[in-house]
Amino acid sequence: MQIPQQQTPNAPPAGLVSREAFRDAMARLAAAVNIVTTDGPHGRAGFTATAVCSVTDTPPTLLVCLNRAASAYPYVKGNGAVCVNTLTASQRALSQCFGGKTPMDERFAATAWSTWLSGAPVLEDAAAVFDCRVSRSTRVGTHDILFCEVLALRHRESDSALVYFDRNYHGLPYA
Ligand SMILES: NC(=O)C1=CN([C@@H]2O[C@H](COP(=O)(O)OP(=O)(O)OC[C@H]3O[C@@H](n4cnc5c(N)ncnc54)[C@H](O)[C@@H]3O)[C@@H](O)[C@H]2O)C=CC1
Ligand SMILES: Cc1cc2nc3c(=O)[nH]c(=O)nc-3n(C[C@H](O)[C@H](O)[C@H](O)COP(=O)(O)O)c2cc1C
Repeated sequence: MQIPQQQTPNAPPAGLVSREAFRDAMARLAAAVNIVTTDGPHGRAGFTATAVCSVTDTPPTLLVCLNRAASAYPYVKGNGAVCVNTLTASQRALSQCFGGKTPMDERFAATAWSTWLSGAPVLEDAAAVFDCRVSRSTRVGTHDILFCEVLALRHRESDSALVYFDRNYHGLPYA
C-alpha cells in the first residue's frame, strides 16, 4: 500500500528546506564532471557541469541543467548546439578553468579543440564526448533544463574518471 506523503513517519513539513540545506545534501551526491561547450552564430562559450544525466536511448538524449545567470547561457540558447565532454581524472585543471569567472577566450586557450557535427567544441581526449543539438528546454527555478539529442559520440576504454564529491575533485582510477 502506498503511504500518502503527509502521513510518512518522520517526514519534515513541506516548504522548510533552505537553499543551504539543499546544497549541503547535494554535496553528498558524487557526480561526473563535464565541460559543456557551444559554438555557432551566437559565439563560443563553455562551462563546467555536474548536472548532466541520461534521459532516454530512443532517441539518444541527455539533459544538462544550466543556470540562466551563467555567462554561457545566451550562447547556448542562441546556438541550440552543445557538446558534453566528460572529463578524466587528469583534466581537473580544465574543470577549474571552466568553472566560473575565467574569461571565455582563456578557458578555450587552455587546450586543443576540434568540431564534429553540431559545431560545438570537442575535447578529443575526454573520457566521453556527446555532440548534441538542443531538442527542447524547460525552465525550473533559476535553471533551464536542456534536452540534448546526441548526434555523434565517442568514448575511451579503460580510463580514469573525474568525480566531484563533497565540494572537491576526486580521481577515480580505472579498475
Ligand atoms: N547545478 C548547478 O548549477 C551547480 C552549480 N555549482 C556551482 O559551483 C560553485 C561551487 O559549488 P560547490 O563547491 O559544489 O558548493 P555549493 O555549496 O555551492 O554546492 C553544493 C552542491 O549543491 C548543488 N548546487 C550548487 N549550486 C546549485 C544551484 N545553483 N542549483 C542547483 N544545485 C546547485 C550541486 O550539486 C553542488 O555540488 C557554486 O557557485 C555552485 O553554484 C556547482 C555544482 C552544480
Ligand atoms: C564542479 C562544478 C560543477 C558545476 N555544475 C554546474 C551545472 O551543472 N550547471 C550550471 O549551470 N553551473 C554549474 N557550475 C557552475 C558553472 O560552471 C559556472 O561556474 C557558472 O555558470 C558561472 O560561470 P560564469 O563565470 O561563466 O558566469 C558548476 C561549477 C563547478 C565548479
